[in-house]
Amino acid sequence: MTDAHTTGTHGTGPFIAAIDQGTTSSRCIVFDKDGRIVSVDQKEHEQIFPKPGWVEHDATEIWENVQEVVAGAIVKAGITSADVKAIGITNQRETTLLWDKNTGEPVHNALVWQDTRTDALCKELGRNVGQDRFRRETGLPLASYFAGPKVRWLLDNVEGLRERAEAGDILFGTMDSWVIWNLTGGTDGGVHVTDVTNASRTLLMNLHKMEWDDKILSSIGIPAAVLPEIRSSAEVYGHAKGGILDGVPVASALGDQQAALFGQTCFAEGEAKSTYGTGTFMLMNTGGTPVNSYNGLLTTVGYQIGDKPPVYALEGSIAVTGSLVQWMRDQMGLIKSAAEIETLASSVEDNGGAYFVPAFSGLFAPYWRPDARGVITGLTRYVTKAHIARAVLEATAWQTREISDAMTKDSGVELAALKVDGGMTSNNLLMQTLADFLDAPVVRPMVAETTCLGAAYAAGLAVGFWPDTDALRANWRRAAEWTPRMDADTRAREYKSWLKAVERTMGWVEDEES
Ligand SMILES: Nc1ncnc2c1ncn2[C@@H]1O[C@H](COP(=O)(O)OP(=O)(O)O)[C@@H](O)[C@H]1O
Ligand SMILES: O=P(O)(O)OC[C@H](O)CO
Repeated sequence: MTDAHTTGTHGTGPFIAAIDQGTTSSRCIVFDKDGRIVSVDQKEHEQIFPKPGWVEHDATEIWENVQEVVAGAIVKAGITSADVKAIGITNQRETTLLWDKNTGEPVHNALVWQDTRTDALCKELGRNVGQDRFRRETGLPLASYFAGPKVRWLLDNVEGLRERAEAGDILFGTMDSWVIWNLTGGTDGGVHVTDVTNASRTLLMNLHKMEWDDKILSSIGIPAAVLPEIRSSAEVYGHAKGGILDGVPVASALGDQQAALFGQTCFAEGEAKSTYGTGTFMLMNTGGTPVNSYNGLLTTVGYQIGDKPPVYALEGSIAVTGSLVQWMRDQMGLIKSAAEIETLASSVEDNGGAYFVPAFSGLFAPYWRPDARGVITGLTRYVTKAHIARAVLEATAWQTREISDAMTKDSGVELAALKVDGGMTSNNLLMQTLADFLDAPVVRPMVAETTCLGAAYAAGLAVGFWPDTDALRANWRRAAEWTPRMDADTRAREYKSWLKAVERTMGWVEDEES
């Protein structure tokens, strides 16, 4: 299915093209010098669910879609490769692929970040030492979310793969590596690289040295021969070989959430953004030193521009937000479109006493509890579907509040304002609720496609299209702002009830089931 639109041509170029290889779709956006969208093309790919908790993507389909959307965006813009100064890459993070470097064929479907098949392996790796075994080096807890354990699972479960990997015939990559390798020629000299932001999500990179960690590699059981070279987020990795952008420099790579941080121009310490899509990811720039989290957040790389020092971030990842709205639409049939949830929820004054904690695949930040499952609590005969709709929206806002609290505890920085983006930010009630629960202003920029914009900015910096980050800041314009209206007593009372509801989710899955 192609779901694409053009938003009108700006200026005469030159331009930067950004590829966003996301969880549900791949898209390509062409930007002009003011950071405005010139053209967009987008295509969804299949979500493969072989067993409960398993989620896979066909990487060959994804690469075909990427080529199609790049061509689509360039044709819609009415330009040629000569008008494109650089290509930037951003991608769904953690999703793990192994492929044969001689044939270019994936050895298995990609294991998607949401896939929980490595829960037992992670538990085993943490036995006696705890789930924070590699946190000091990597900034991450041992969890099925991250790439390293997924690589191990593939090496253990695909017949003969470990021997081929040890012999140097197999390449590992997250989707950035897969796209860049193919874009730069594949079996005909493709470059095998990843950037520091994507590498920081593998559980395999030492966050302080920006190098693969030999000790962790041997603890998890991954041969170094499969690994890509770790590079900065903004530099020329190679040039496109073949295709509509033949010869154009491939000049940036950032995980999609870090790209959104960059696109929102959160370049100063303490600046934060939250992206509301299928899941929600809040990142705060913490400057040049990694801040350890003692409150369930991830320490991650925000970005690194060329040979400048890396900039770190704290991240709170929420697995289920927009996907809960989809669930209300597709599984429950309570609404016909995602947008309808706002109308339904606005038809009542409050949640009627109901709280919905969507721990559908356990809880991510700040709990990291694979044994949690979803609950709706506080039910009485008074509660209607409109109250549930309200509780659905409140769930996203409360989860953000919990992460914001954890960020303040870990960083010592009080959130001055939250920059938001993503599909759910078109919901005004949700945005107002968010401002109310956070007790801080919530602001949305003119260009809501911050993920692609961030990748374009990084690529543009690498080739001198933009001189520096100050030039990028000048492009950021506010489109909407919501200020808190809730009184402190109500906020405190409601927050307490929410936290009580969260407690009810824990320990639902018994050990043997997980
Ligand atoms: N008006 C709305 N209110 C609430 N949720 C919405 C609304 N519009 C879209 N969504 C949700 O936002 C998500 C899509 O946002 P998007 O940023 O495109 O996500 P992703 O990049 O993760 O695919 C979907 O999960 C959808 O349910
Ligand atoms: O592709 P998205 O927008 O769902 O983002 C996925 C995240 O990168 C997962 O960590």
